Order: sequence, then structure tokens, then C-alpha cells
Amino acid sequence: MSRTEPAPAPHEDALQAAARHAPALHSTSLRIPATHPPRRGVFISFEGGDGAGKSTQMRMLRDHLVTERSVAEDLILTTREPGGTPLGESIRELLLHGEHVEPRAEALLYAADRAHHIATVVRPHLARGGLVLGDRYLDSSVAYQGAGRELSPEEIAGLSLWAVDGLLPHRTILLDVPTSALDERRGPAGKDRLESAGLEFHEAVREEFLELARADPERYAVIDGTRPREEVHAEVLASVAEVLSLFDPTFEPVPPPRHRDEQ
Ligand SMILES: Nc1ncnc2c1ncn2[C@@H]1O[C@H](COP(=O)(O)OP(=O)(O)O)[C@@H](O)[C@H]1O
Ligand SMILES: Cc1cn([C@H]2C[C@H](O)[C@@H](COP(=O)(O)OP(=O)(O)O)O2)c(=O)[nH]c1=O
Repeated sequence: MSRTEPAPAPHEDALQAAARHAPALHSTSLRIPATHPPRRGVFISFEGGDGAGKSTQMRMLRDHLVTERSVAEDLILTTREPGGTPLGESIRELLLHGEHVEPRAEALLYAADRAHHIATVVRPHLARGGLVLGDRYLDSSVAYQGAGRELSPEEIAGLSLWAVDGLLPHRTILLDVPTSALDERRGPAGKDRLESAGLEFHEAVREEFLELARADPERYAVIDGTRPREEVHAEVLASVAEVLSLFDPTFEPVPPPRHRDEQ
């Protein structure tokens, strides 16, 4: 396969350009390098085990921004992986409701879903100065596909970064909940689900998420997801305050234009 090096973006400095061509590997602790920080808009991802409260907290954050901070609804995109596009919904169906998928094929399907989702939905929204709240992103691939022990977290990180051309969230919120608590929270249906992949597997997923967070404390906020929803929400708000201030000025609530004879 021939590979054409992409031309450096005009705003890149030498370090960023070097990072762009460096292998996405980090031998002992994996810190996924941000090669293309978006210049406009803000991207926040939510990670954690199945049932950790990601969709609940995304909804609460979105509602807060709309009702308390007067953010225009169409500036906030809430999305998820797998499945943030029509193609992604088909891939999601294949991955979550189909037959056994070989580990490499599974990793490629998640990466394909992500590549399409980022290029067609997330980047365009960021480019217009919007806020993207993502229910799972590439850290989920590193944690889940890397936890199966057949593929290494480094390989998965490299594949995922290639798929999205280096895009990383400004902030990743990890809702950390022990596997036993997730099991209880999800009731009998959740129990089946967790048991179907094995409690050991889910412990490994949790550990991998915590390892990713330890390796990149600037991007990650780890929040104890076992606490009541409102308390978790308050911590989410505190952990996104800094990145929201980076928001493109078009995000700031714009006062309604004053009528000429009011001036
Ligand atoms: N802080 C919390 N404490 C107890 N239960 C919660 C909390 N947050 C969410 N839940 C409940 O746990 C279940 C899974 O939550 P959800 O937000 O769908 O998780 P996820 O999106 O991570 O799968 C839901 O029944 C939800 O109402
Ligand atoms: C995004 C992503 C998800 N997954 C898994 C994690 C979940 O078990 C599943 C997504 O299911 P989903 O129902 O969206 O998760 P949740 O129960 O947390 O709301 O796909 C991966 O294995 N790799 C990935 O890259």
C-alpha cells in the first residue's frame, strides 16, 4: 500500500509535526499523543464500563448548558460510538448483536465506525465552533479491545489514532465504577451481559481505563461514578469548566441584538 505523507497544517509547529509522524506507541504507560488538537470547538468524551452512568451524565451536562448557560441547542452535539452515523448504526448492529467477531476484525470495525463518525459528524461540528459530547471514543477501543490480551493496547491506540487522523478530546471524563457495582446497577439483564464477557474481562477493562487516565492526567478527569447522580454531575461540571473556557467565542451566549432606537 503506498502511503502519502499529509502536508503539515499551517498552524503546526515543529513539535506537533514531529508528533504527527511519530509512532503512537508508549512502551510502559500509554499516553495517547494529541497530534491534531482542534482549533475551534470543544470535544468532551465520556468513558467507563457499561452502565457507569455515561449517558445519564452527558444528558445532565447538556441540559445544564442549555438551561443554565443559555447555550444554543444546535451548538451541542451529543453522539455515541459505535453508532453515531447511519453507517455506524449498521456496524453497531454487527458488533453488538451479530455473531462472534475475530479480535482484529472487531478492532477494525470499531475503527471504521469511528473514522466515519469523526470525519463526517464530529470534525464538521467542531469546525463550526460547536461542543461535542461523545459517549465513548477511542479510549474504549484501547480498554476493551486491548483487554482481551490478543491485541496490545499500543496496537489499538495506533489503529484508532490513524482512523481519526489524530483527533483527541479536550477532556475525557472517566466514570469509574467497580465491576461488582456495575453488575448490581444493571440488574439481571446487565448481569447476563457482564457475565457473557466475563467479570475478569470487565476488571481488565476498568484497569486499562485507569491506566490511560494515570498516563494522561491533563486530558482525563476520573470521577467516582458510584456516588449519587447530582454529586457526579457537580464533579463533571467542575472538570469541564477549564475546557469550556477554551470554547470558540461563537459558543459564548450572544446577547440578542439591540434594536437601533434602544442604542
Ligand atoms: N450515579 C448513579 N447512581 C446510581 N445509578 C445510576 C447513576 N447514574 C446512572 N445510574 C443508572 O444506571 C443505569 C445505567 O446508566 P447509564 O447512564 O445508561 O449508563 P451508561 O451510559 O454508562 O451505560 C441506569 O439505570 C441509570 O439510571
Ligand atoms: C466504542 C467502543 C465500544 N465498545 C463496547 C463497549 C460496550 O460494551 C459496547 C457499547 O455498548 P453501549 O450499549 O453503547 O455501552 P453502554 O452499555 O456503556 O451504554 O461496545 C468496544 O468494545 N470498543 C469500542 O471502541
